Amino acid sequence: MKVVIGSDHAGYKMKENLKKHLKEKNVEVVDVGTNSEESVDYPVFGEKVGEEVVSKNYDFGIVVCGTGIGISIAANKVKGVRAALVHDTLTARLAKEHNDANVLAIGGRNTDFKEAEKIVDAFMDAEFEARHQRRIDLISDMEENKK
Ligand SMILES: O=C(CO)[C@H](O)[C@H](O)[C@H](O)COP(=O)(O)O
Repeated sequence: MKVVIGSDHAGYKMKENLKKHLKEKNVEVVDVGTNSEESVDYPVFGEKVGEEVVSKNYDFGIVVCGTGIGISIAANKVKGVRAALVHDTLTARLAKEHNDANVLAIGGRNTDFKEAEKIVDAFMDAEFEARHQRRIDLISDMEENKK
């Protein structure tokens, strides 16, 4: 499995912890930054992760900012991205099973490291349920029909 991960300064520590967790599980991780807690702008990293995910070179992406809100909004502006902001393992599992989310968004300031690890594990262990494909297609149609 291959994952691309990015964060702003508020998500930096969480990103570093999740990288460690994923590597321990033998998941290949590519980090698009940021590389410190120096203040940066989350849209830059949400877009980077989104672009990498739609390039199809990754199984999914992870984005982290303070709350996960801003960076998930930014990632969702990239055509083909379905970013899900997740605070618990149930939602993580359903984000894959029902929404076929391809980017997982986590809040670095409101989620503890252990819970975030469980969230990522639940997402990776889940599988998309084909009965939801019609709804995913409707979302894709919205993107295609944008003026
Ligand atoms: O944009 C956000 C909220 O969705 C992120 O949490 C940012 O990380 C946050 O706004 C950064 O805040 P800071 O006060 O500039 O560190």
